[in-house]
Amino acid sequence: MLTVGINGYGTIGKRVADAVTQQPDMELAGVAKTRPNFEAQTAVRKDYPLYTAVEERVELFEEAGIGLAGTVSELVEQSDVVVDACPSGIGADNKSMYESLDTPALYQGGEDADLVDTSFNARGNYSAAAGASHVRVVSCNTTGLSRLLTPLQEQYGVEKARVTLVRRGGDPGQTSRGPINDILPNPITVPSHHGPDVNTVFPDLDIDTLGMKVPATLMHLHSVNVTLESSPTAADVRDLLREESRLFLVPESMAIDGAGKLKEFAHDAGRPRGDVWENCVWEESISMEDNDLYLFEAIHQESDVVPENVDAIRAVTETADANESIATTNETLGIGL
Ligand SMILES: NC(=O)C1=CN([C@@H]2O[C@H](COP(=O)(O)OP(=O)(O)OC[C@H]3O[C@@H](n4cnc5c(N)ncnc54)[C@H](OP(=O)(O)O)[C@@H]3O)[C@@H](O)[C@H]2O)C=CC1
Ligand SMILES: O=C(OP(=O)(O)O)[C@H](O)COP(=O)(O)O
Repeated sequence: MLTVGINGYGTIGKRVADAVTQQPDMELAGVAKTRPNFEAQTAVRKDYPLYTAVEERVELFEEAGIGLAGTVSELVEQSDVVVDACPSGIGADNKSMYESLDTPALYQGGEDADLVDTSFNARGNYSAAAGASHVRVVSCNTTGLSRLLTPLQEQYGVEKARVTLVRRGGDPGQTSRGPINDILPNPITVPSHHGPDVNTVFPDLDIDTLGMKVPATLMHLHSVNVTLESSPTAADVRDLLREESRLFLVPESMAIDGAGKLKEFAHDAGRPRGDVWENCVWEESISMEDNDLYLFEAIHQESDVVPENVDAIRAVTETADANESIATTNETLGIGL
C-alpha cells in the first residue's frame, strides 16, 4: 500500500486527493493547507487528515475550530510519495523539504521543467519516471496534446504538428482572473510555451503552438493540424483515436456543440464536480486533406491531469507498468464516457 501526501489542496490537489482514496493500492496520508478556508473544512468533512503548510498558522486553524494532524513536514515524512499541487513556483520552493525528508515528489505543470528529473504523461513516457525523485506532471494542455499525439506518432508518424490553443481565462473559482471582455493573444510571442512543453515528453516531435485567452472558465479548446508521415483516411484516424481510453470522441448524435454542453453532460453522467478527465475530440471535426489531419478537441483544465498524477505515483514507485496503472486508474475513477 502506497501512502500519499498532498501538499496544496486547491483545484488540482483536492481532485488528486479524492482520486488517491479510490485506488486499491494507495492510502491518503493527508492534505496540507495554508489557511482554514472552505476547502480545509471540506477536507475535514471527508475525514482527510489536515496538516498546516505554514507552522506559524496553527492558531488560525484552532480559532476556526479545525483540528490539525500536524505540520506539512510531518505529512511528507510519513508519505511514500508527495504530490505537490501548490501554485506555480511554490513547488520549486518546496523541493528542498522533499529532498531533506527523502520523499519522492510529483510537481504540476506550472513548475519549470528543469526543476525535475523528468516531465510525465502516462500514455507518452510512463517509464521515464521509474525510480525518479522529482517528476513533473505536465500541464492540462500539454497532457491533452500528449495523449492525442502519442497514438498518431505510433501509428502514422508525425511530420509536424501545429496547434492553436484557445485557453480559458481562469477556473470557475478564480474570481480575480480574466479577461472578462476581450480576446487575447496569450502569450503574444510564438511559439507559446505549450510546444516546448510537449517536447519535454517527446524531445524529437516537431510542433508549433499559438495560445490565446478568452472570457471562459469551462474548458480549453484546441484547433489541431497534424501533418502525418502517411495518408490514412479520416475514418482510419477516428478508429485509432476511439481505441484510446483517455480520448472521448464526441459523436454527432449527441448534439454537443461546445464546452458548455460537455460540462452539462459530465454533470448529468454523475461525474464528481462535473469533471471531464478525457480529451473531448469532436468526431465530425476529424478530417484529412492529403497528409494533413485536422480536428477540434476540448480539455477540462481542472481534471485531465488527475489520472496522470495517480499513474505518476505508480510510475515513480515502480509498482505497476503503464498499462496496468492506466487500467486501474481508469476503472477506479470511471474514465470512459
Ligand atoms: N487549474 C488548472 O487549470 C491547472 C493547474 N495546473 C497546475 O497545478 C498547480 C496548482 O494549480 P491549481 O490547483 O490550479 O492552483 P490553486 O490555486 O487552485 O490551488 C493551489 C492551492 O495551494 C495552496 N497553497 C498556496 N501556497 C501554499 C503553500 N506554500 N503550501 C501549501 N499549499 C499552498 C492554496 O490553498 P490555501 O492557501 O488555501 O491552502 C491554493 O488553493 C500549478 O502548477 C498549475 O499550473 C495544471 C493543470 C491545470
Ligand atoms: O497549465 C495550464 O494551462 P497552460 O497549459 O495553458 O499553461 C492550466 O490550465 C493552468 O493555467 P493557468 O496558468 O492559466 O492557471
